[in-house]
Amino acid sequence: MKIGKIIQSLSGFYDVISDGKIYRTRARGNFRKRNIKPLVGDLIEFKSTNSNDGYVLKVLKRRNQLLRPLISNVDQAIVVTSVKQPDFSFNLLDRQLIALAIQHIQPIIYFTKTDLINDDQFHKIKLVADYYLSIGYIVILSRESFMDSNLKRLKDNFKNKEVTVMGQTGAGKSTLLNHIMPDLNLKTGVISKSLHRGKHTTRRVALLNINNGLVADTPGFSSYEALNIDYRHLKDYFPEFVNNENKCRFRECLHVKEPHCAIKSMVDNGEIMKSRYDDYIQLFEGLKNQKPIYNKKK
Ligand SMILES: Nc1nc2c(ncn2[C@@H]2O[C@H](COP(=O)(O)OP(=O)(O)OP(=O)(O)O)[C@@H](O)[C@H]2O)c(=O)[nH]1
Ligand SMILES: [Zn+2]
Repeated sequence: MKIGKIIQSLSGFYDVISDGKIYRTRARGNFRKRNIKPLVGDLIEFKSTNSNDGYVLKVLKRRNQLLRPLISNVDQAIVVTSVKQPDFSFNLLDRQLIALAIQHIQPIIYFTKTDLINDDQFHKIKLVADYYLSIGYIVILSRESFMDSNLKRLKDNFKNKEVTVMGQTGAGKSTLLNHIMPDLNLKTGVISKSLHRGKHTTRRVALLNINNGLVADTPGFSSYEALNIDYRHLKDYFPEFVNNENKCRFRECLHVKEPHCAIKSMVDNGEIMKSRYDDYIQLFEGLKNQKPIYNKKK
């Protein structure tokens, strides 16, 4: 019996790395019946049948799991955020940050396509970046998307970690990884100018060995709906709310309709970015009205 990590899943096969060697494994019948689908990122127990093949015996307990991208046991996520083509979206960024916080995954916000905007537009994005920085996120923004020092900063950080890139279709995830490690030669897409839509060039999640870390290139998305928490806890995933909620009159203030809410005052006086609060309210209402998701009995 060996222990390894799934780095890729391909039509029923799971490629597993164990002691620097790659095995192609599959899940056997009695394993599948247990209704656990192995994911990229999973640590598994497997039995090797010969030097290259084997079958999955058990998926070890996951530290965390994302739905988008579908991956487990992630230490850090690079949230690839384009400022144009596709346009920057506060809402999409906030949704990803919350999904990561729920799973205890550290985000790095990496802005791309800054070469496609003018100085005025860059200045506006800079203010946005500075805000996220001020509330505690790691943010990488430069006038030139793939500055060597930024690439080095990411690369140095990969060591002994499992890192995933994530972000909108066409945001530049594969392009970023190609810049970090040109040998990868990952396929990148051409954005259709009329639709401003990417072509989904990356179709599946795969972990790549970069600088002694495992880094996942992942398929992009155009919307992000992967929250499944109690609406009363949503506020805990906004660091600037958490840092100021002791100033609210009510200890259990949800910062929605309560009087003397410090968060609402801070939005009014510009200390908290309005888009953050708007996203909070939108997500809050969505979660509150969502029917609880029960696991269907078979
Ligand atoms: N001008 C410019 N183009 C970029 C930049 N980053 C990526 N691109 C282009 O944007 C297109 C999409 O890039 P990809 O790297 O394929 O995007 P992706 O996020 O991997 O896309 P999916 O795999 O579909 O999710 C390609 O044509 C890239 O060359 C950038 O910083 N500036
Ligand atoms: Zn409040």
